[in-house]
Amino acid sequence: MHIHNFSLKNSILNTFISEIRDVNKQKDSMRFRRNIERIGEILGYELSKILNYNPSQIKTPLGLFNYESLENDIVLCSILRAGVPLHNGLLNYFDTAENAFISAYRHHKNNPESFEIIVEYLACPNLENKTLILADPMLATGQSMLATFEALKPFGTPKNIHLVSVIGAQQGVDFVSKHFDAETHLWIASIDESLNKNGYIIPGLGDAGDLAFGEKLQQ
Ligand SMILES: O=P(O)(O)OC[C@H]1O[C@H](OP(=O)(O)OP(=O)(O)O)[C@H](O)[C@@H]1O
Ligand SMILES: O=c1cc[nH]c(=O)[nH]1
Ligand SMILES: [Mg+2]
Repeated sequence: MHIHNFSLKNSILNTFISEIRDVNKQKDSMRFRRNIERIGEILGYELSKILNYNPSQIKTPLGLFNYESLENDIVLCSILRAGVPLHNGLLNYFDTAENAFISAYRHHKNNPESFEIIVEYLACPNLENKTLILADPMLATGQSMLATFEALKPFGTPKNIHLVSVIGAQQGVDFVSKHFDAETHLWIASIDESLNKNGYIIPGLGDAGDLAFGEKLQQ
């Protein structure tokens, strides 16, 4: 897997990451969502540098201009709920992308230390020969990313796969590296040391879905 970890270089991206981690600043849910969206915009811009482009020509009022235009083959897929603001950020730049949504959530039965991934909702276009961008802000164990990819298989075989995440645990990064094709790219804003016994990233930021959209009752 090609891993692009942007926290290794100083940039404004790290300011947005620090704000979503900050126990006080993250309480402003509008700012939290907007920061995740801004991170999606930046990661989208970075990954756009290695996408496919074709020679094109446009007419200006005064002449012709030759340029390379982005191939129109992108499918953005995000994992509900926390993936929504990241999806919006990517979609802000990939204007004509097709879109897929999947609900893959960690269901804790009676024990907070164990969970299974439940996939209940899936809406997806044809993926055959497309560029698939799979987005989820938190890459903890990596199981949601893999469960999503498995659920998407009946929709066709993408020609390229890009995983986009905001904060990952090293364990989750190792897990997706092992289970996805070696040519897959991972675009990630920060990689943290560990997971706690409940599968939360340490130091991480807490529960991204709750911070973006409010606490949910456990079913
Ligand atoms: O790498 P994993 O161990 O699979 O964990 C990461 C998943 O956990 C979070 O979703 P959550 O189940 O909290 O759902 P939510 O978005 O509705 O809060 C997060 O958005 C990822 O989808
Ligand atoms: O740390 C974590 C792990 C999974 N999901 C989150 O929202 N946060
Ligand atoms: Mg959550």
